[in-house]
Amino acid sequence: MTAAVASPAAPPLLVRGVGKQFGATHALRDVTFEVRRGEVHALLGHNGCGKSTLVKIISGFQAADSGSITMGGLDGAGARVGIVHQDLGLCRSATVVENCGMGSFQRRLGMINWKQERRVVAEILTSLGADFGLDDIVADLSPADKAITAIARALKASGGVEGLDLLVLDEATAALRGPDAEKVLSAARAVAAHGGGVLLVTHHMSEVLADADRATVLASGRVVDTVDVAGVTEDDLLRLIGGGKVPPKVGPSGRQASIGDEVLTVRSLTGAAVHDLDFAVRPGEIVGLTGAAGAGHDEVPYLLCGVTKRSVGSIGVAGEPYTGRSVREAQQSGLGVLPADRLRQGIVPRASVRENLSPASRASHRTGGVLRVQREKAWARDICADYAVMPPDPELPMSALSGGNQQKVLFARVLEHDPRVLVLHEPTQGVDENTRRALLRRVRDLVDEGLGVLYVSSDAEEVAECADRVLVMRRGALVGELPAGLDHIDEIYAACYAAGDRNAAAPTREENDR
Ligand SMILES: Nc1ncnc2c1ncn2[C@@H]1O[C@H](COP(=O)(O)OP(=O)(O)OP(=O)(O)O)[C@@H](O)[C@H]1O
Repeated sequence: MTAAVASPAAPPLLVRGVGKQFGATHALRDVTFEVRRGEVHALLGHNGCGKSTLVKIISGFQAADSGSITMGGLDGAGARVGIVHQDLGLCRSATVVENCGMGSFQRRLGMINWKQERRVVAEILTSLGADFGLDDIVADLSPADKAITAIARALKASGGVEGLDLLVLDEATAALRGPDAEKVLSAARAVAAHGGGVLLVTHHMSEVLADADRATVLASGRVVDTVDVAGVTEDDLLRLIGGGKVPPKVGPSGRQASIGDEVLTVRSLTGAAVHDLDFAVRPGEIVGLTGAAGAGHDEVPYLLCGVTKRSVGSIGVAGEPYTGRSVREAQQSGLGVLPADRLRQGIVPRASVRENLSPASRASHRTGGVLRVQREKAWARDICADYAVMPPDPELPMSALSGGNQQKVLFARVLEHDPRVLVLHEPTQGVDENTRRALLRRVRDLVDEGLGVLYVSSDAEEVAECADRVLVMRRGALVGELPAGLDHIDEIYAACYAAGDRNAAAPTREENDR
């Protein structure tokens, strides 16, 4: 029997009448659209509109209840499809060529034919415009180069540059902005230029406007429209996604925070990746903390809430000493933390949305030590409605919510417990643009009432957009404080990436000691 072969005349992806239901939730209803050869096609929509469900059906991880999907004219078996998810799935300690070969090594007499492997991977990397080497260790690559390695692996698995019918980038650029995202998307364009199709799942409208040819917008599981990107603006897309409503952007307040009464005071803070950090947050301001990958800013939230032990330094919360030894102490002191790693540190997937919302609030739902479940249920229903959590049923397990809706629950949990100071760590990951603006509006309103916020993110643009002042880290140290606002983004990038300091990574302990 000969294996089925994709037809160059058939579209890389044809989705016809696809439906999928989970219990009472219609994740997809009669979804129909196609990705053409040579195009980058964006798949857009609000959180919970069904994008991930569709990607899972394309990848064969889930089955559709109705309808059909063909790729290059084939219904799954034999289709040449590469899917790059947000977590990339790379082996960090292996080299680029080793990663690209995993699952598709060419063998001769039972041995991996490294000469052939190197030739094929080098050709693929050249076609993608990559400027890193076959023998580079993946852990040492920039985030953009890691994503390009994952694309190269998908091409390699389907037989080379010309081999892939469909490349799906499933929020693979979620953690990238600016030049990093551009680099990955230009690699994706190269795949389209070789005759494949690219399905780009993203919440970043700038990427769609710069790199997509057409876009299909889903809302509540249905296709709202498929549009030519050349004929639309960002607001047009956001209106389609949000059903007509586009919340305004939230920018820096432009006013001076009250001086003196610091809500967070950090002195000589030193951990594994940072050293001698001194900074303060005052009531009524959002302080941004950013840096390039590996600069050390990522460790700061963990040091502040006690997940990572600090070796030196002191922390004060609202003028009181704070040991930072445990998450419980952070909560009791009024230090609210929204963690970056939603799955490992943020949520309990099997617990209900209500239980995920409640840990710190249970005291207020007790009378004489007894939990008043009905009171807590009513409270959780109100919160779900207020934060537009979909589906708005607090008794569902957290795992039944889409990623962006889980993030709304985390926001609600931390904002609804009256923190005195808030540490937000990559807080808008995975949320759609309209929701992002609505959540940042809430934060800004609380800041206007006197909350102090430390906003930690590798996304320098987002930090510049919503903070009042920006602290930049490089190689484990604070290297500057800059004014906020997108007008200052070039200065902020320049501080993040000093000349000749490619990844601005934190120094080793030996370098620290020198
Ligand atoms: N395994 C599941 N069990 C129950 N409901 C589910 C399951 N998977 C998805 N859903 C529901 O299906 C709908 C679509 O979810 P999906 O994850 O596809 O959305 P999405 O568009 O990818 O959202 P996001 O942008 O937040 O990632 C949501 O209402 C979600 O709650």
